[in-house]
Amino acid sequence: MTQKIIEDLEIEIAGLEKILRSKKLELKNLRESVLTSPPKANKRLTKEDIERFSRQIIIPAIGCKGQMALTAASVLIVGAGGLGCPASQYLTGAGVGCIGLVDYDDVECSNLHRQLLHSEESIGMPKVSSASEALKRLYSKTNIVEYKTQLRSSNALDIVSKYDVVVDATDNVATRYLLNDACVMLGKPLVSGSALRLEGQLTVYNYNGSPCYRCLFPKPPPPETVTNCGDGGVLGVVPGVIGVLEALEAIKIVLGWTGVLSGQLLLFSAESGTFRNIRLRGRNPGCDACGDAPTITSLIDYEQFCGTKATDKDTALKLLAREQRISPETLNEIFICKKKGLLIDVRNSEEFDMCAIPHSINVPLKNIDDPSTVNKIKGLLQNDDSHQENLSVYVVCRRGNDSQKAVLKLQEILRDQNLVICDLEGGLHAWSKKIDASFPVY
Ligand SMILES: Nc1ncnc2c1ncn2[C@@H]1O[C@H](COP(=O)(O)OP(=O)(O)OP(=O)(O)O)[C@@H](O)[C@H]1O
Ligand SMILES: [Zn+2]
Repeated sequence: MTQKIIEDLEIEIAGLEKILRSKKLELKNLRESVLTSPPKANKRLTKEDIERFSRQIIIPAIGCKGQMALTAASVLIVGAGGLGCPASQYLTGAGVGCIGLVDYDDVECSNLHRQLLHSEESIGMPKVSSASEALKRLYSKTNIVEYKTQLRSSNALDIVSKYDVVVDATDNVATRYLLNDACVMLGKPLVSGSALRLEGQLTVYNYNGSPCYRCLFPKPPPPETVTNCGDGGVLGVVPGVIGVLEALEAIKIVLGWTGVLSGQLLLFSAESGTFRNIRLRGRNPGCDACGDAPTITSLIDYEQFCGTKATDKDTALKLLAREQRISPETLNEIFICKKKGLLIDVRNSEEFDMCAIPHSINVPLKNIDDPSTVNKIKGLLQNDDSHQENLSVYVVCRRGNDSQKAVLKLQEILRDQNLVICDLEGGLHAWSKKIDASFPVY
């Protein structure tokens, strides 16, 4: 009898647990759909809204109608870095109802000079979480949707389709084409900015009949001609300026203002403190994406199309054979301990001035085949007695990619010299990891 009651109870509990699981799933799905759906437009501004946004509501071009449009608007920001931080900060400040943030990356120390939503405490955190926390501190009612993912062909249409305006705050060409094509297919305006060193650019694609990115650049640039902030550097203020202006263009689109920067390119020079506006070519009727007979009707493989990755994560080149590469340990033993060989650092001079292996010499990759450089290397090899027995040239760079390119060039230039020319595998990053922990990794 008791056994029967136990069995019945077990069956009943199993049934209840099943219901509980399905209710939990239902709740989770509902929560996610609330999170990823932009809020419905408010019919009226609340007392709190009026007090908070009064300084912009009283501008005739905005008014209550404009503020309600901002509250009802949703803007997707792809990239929570140098451009995405200021853009999202000002859009949140302006009261944009829903902001989607897409970024696959975590906060690094070298981001902090320009990505000011992140702070020392957020190092190692996903950028989207760190940015979202900062934005919610600014405006707790704001709806921030975090996508800790890489925007790629498989998810772009789904994510982009949920938003009214898209802001490109990324740093690579493959994502630019991806965003362009997704926005063209979905009829979304694309605010696009870029910043490098002391210069920035800004325009709006695919808005009211204006050209799209492909109309202007049907073919991607050769990968070797593209420089990112990690390699070329950037003054923090420059993406700050451009990111804020991206927010401005998104706001103007939401408010339906004329004067949106479409069909024009804004060029900002931090050095001369100037802004220039140049008119762009009109929409190209033959454009593969937005033309009269588009050939791109679904998203393609953009990394393949551009010949580059859609992330700036290190890709390790393999240009040299195993025996043409040495480890940090071997370099340390031969060059530092035995003081043999010549160590050439092929980074640019600013990087070399920041940090370098003692007694290495600096020959930037771009100058490696200058006649003066060749003579300098030959001179050093001849003058230094310690090199006579063991004529070895070691090449180092930041991550071990440029050093391989340099070895190939040096082998060609110095082929009459009977030298062994190798590079340090993994570059100065590996040196810091294996030999000298005090060596800065940047
Ligand atoms: N396809 C993509 N999907 C999601 N996020 C992307 C994509 N492409 C680029 N990003 C993000 O865009 C941001 C661009 O920021 P930024 O140009 O300031 O460079 P960074 O990668 O943060 O820094 P650095 O180049 O100095 O290492 C980065 O956070 C990067 O992770
Ligand atoms: Zn086009």
